[in-house]
Amino acid sequence: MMTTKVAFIGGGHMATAIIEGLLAADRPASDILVCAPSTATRQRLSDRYQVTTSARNGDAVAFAQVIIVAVKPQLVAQVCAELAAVGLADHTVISIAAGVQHQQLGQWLGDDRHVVCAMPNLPTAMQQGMTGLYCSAATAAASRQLAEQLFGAIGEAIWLSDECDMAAVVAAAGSAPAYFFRFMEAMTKAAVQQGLSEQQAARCVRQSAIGAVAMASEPQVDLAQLREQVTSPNGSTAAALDAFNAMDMDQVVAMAMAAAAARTRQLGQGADAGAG
Ligand SMILES: NC(=O)C1=CN([C@@H]2O[C@H](COP(=O)(O)OP(=O)(O)OC[C@H]3O[C@@H](n4cnc5c(N)ncnc54)[C@H](OP(=O)(O)O)[C@@H]3O)[C@@H](O)[C@H]2O)C=CC1
Ligand SMILES: O=C(O)[C@@H]1CCC=N1
Repeated sequence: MMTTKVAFIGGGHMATAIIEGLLAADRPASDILVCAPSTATRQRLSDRYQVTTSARNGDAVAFAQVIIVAVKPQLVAQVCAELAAVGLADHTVISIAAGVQHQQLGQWLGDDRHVVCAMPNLPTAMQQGMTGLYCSAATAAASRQLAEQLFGAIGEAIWLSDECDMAAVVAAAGSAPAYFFRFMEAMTKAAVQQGLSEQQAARCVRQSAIGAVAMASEPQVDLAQLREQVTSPNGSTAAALDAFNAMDMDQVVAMAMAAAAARTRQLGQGADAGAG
């Protein structure tokens, strides 16, 4: 595990998840600074994790070698300008903002040689994250290595050779935990409608999800084969799957993921225009 200090610009959901993951990976809290405007956020993070906090984004430059930009996409330009004004040396700047492109970051920071785009997801909090990484041919090897080590310590990380694929990573990883949570919410609601108590329904759904994910986590897993093991011909599971298929589930999921990717591209354009 690297020993480089890390500063976060923004202390919201995703910054908090990465911080939890890093602490679980034995990174000392004294290596972490969080810059956020609201007193409440800074207080919450320093109370809960004993990290250092600041109201001034520029403090990240003196504190850390790696700066993670974790604000909403439309704020990234402004934050980069603040960092550039303080004077970056060879700091590695990693943006996790959906849709914000490497070249835009280079323009706003005045240099793209130490810039990496990352798209992590919330389970980084439990060291079970999935992160897509992208940088340009000009990016320094040390910055690539720092990004890979950082996100590799809190889950899996893959490099993309084409930045256009980042929108697909948002759809398949960044946003993905929410789809599973939404599916579990719908199942819990349906189980209650069928007569289980809230608690019984929640337990059935949660433990079934945990069990299914454990089986799906085996190497070289064949998802269709696992599904078939549950599905007796003409049985209850077949009846449920027929109901999904009648709604053209593949099409529903494809449409949802296409919407996520399209929105990601839009967010990038909004960031470019400095629009909210
Ligand atoms: N949530 C997720 O699962 C994922 C999010 N992302 C990306 O991460 C980024 C942040 O998302 P998320 O954490 O969900 O958003 P949140 O709204 O939870 O957090 C945003 C944070 O930005 C801070 N902030 C606002 N203005 C400034 C500023 N001028 N300078 C410094 N900090 C500021 C806020 O501070 P305060 O609390 O003080 O108001 C807040 O802590 C987005 O770009 C998103 O695309 C990427 C992958 C997954
Ligand atoms: O919803 C969003 O825009 C962010 C990006 C990926 C997950 N959350």
